[in-house]
Amino acid sequence: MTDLSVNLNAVALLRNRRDLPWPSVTGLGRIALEAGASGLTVHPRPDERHTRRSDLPELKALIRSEFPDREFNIEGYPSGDFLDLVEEIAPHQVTLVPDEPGQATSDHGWDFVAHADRLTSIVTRLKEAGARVSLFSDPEPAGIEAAHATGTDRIELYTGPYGAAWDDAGAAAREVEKLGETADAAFALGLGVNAGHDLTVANLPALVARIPELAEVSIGHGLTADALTYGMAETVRRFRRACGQRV
Ligand SMILES: CC(=O)[C@@H](O)[C@H](O)COP(=O)(O)O
Ligand SMILES: NCC(=O)COP(=O)(O)O
Repeated sequence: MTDLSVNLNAVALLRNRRDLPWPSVTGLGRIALEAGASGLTVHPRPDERHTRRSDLPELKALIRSEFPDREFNIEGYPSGDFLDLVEEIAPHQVTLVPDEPGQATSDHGWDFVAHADRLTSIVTRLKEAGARVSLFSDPEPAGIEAAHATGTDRIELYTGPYGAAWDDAGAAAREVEKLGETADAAFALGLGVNAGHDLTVANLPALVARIPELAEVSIGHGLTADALTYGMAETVRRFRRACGQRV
């Protein structure tokens, strides 16, 4: 079964339009967990335009006190500040993403060969601190052996090109096959596989059908957009069904 982790970045972006505490990032996280999300994801960026550093202890406390069987996943570029932050918060999973500080959103995975030494030492540090580590990965099977060599537990497949191809059935089928072949290469080496970026209720079923052992999807933009129409709780249930969960 594929778990659904709800990314709260888009909720935080809406909140940050005003100097007001709503929509509440923690409050909507609670609704998502009550509706059966397996966890919460945040991607704090250096400019704090989405989730802020100050959101993280609250979200950690929410999960620890009210939903101890769910997971907190923190994503981001492994700067010194980011690594200090995740060591302080101690989430269940840390997903390392090769974003430049000013980047609008994530748009590629790691070059595992070029960053082999640095990633290996960071993965070691985070695993020693008790986190599961996942590395953001392009849908490219050739890179997976180098990803595995870093000692990472999982990869997260970058599904942006698949999301972008969705309106063209042939292109979407090609993209899902590339994702599937990359996942197969990861499974063959014993890695777990997550996925995320531009996933929707429409495009999830074909992804999960091609990769039935997909451990987790983290979804923010499309899920938050749907929550404006259906409400957060009903939206989480819709996405869980699209993941193949019985709801
Ligand atoms: C790694 C990844 O794909 C997500 O964390 C994504 O970066 C979230 O996007 P936003 O921060 O733009 O909502
Ligand atoms: N890791 C991907 C993620 O958390 C959410 O990406 P998106 O659904 O906001 O594109």
